Amino acid sequence: MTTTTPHSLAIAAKGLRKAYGDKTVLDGIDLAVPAGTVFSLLGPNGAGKTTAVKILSTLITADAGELHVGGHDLATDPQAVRAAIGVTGQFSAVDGLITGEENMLLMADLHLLPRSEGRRTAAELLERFDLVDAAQKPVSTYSGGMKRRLDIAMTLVGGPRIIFLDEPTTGLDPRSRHNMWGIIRELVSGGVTVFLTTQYLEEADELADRIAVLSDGRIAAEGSAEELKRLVPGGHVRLRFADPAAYRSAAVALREVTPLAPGLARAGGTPIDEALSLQIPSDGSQRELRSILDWLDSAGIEADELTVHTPDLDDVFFALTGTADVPDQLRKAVR
Ligand SMILES: Nc1ncnc2c1ncn2[C@@H]1O[C@H](COP(=O)(O)OP(=O)(O)OP(=O)(O)O)[C@@H](O)[C@H]1O
Repeated sequence: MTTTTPHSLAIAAKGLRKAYGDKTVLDGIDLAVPAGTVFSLLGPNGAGKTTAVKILSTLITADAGELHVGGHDLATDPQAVRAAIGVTGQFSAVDGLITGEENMLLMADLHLLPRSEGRRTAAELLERFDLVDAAQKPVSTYSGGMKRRLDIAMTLVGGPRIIFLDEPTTGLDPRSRHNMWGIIRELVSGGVTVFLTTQYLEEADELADRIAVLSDGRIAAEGSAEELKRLVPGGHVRLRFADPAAYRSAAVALREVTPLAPGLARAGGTPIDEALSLQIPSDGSQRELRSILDWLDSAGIEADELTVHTPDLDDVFFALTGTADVPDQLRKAVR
């Protein structure tokens, strides 16, 4: 295992705190984002996601916390942080009155790129984001998806290694959303670190290496999508049989299951007659699957189809940000 220090992480926060008046928005949260990964902050409306992005991207200051971005201390070296990052917020920096290309060139000027380099960078990015045909048109004529693409293209003009994307696909249709995911994946494969906030759990599931769920100013749970899904009940293995007789004998065997198969004995099984299917509660872990398979072998059961169902991130989100009961030790287990 490698040791990570605030300097070897792309983003590191310890005890990040922010209050507006007597409302505590971030109550001392810790974040650790390794370089070249996608980290997603999830949370319901008003949870403090945008506040976290604004603090980490130097737009507003924290009340407390040790914060490092790109190895630079936010408190003492915000200029260096600004030079290392790109931010696309919910309120786009795109100017609708001028063309896409003019927006890009304006950005190149802001980054003090020499004129020829600015033109080359703008042309490359317009091409990469499939905006060449629209480059000479005023941005006010662009679709929502085109504006988002331009917004990200503008963010990349300065070649940032760390990008904050605050709800980058809100309001986009499914195709544009998938295109945006492709763009984000491409950035990460080039070594860029992405800090992503989203309300779309599917988006975090698709993109993020690690996900933190923000609730009541604290990180309610953090882990990979798979780890988070294991926090909530609902996972199961489903066995489907083509032959009713095989199904019936498996159902009987399941009811008579012995302590030799502890996973099964603990969980029990539920026959679902209509579909000739049996459902065995399981967290989907390798250990439990092995115990289920061992038991099937020893009981001489051969299903025609075996599928593993894990809860989706929606289940996790509702469990962690609502009233559903998630044991504390499980929360800690994935931290
Ligand atoms: N400048 C401000 N002054 C006072 N309160 C603020 C300010 N900015 C944000 N807040 C409050 O802080 C809380 C967190 O807001 P924030 O925008 O960070 O949430 P969010 O998780 O990004 O929400 P959403 O998903 O709706 O974008 C909200 O209750 C909001 O009203």
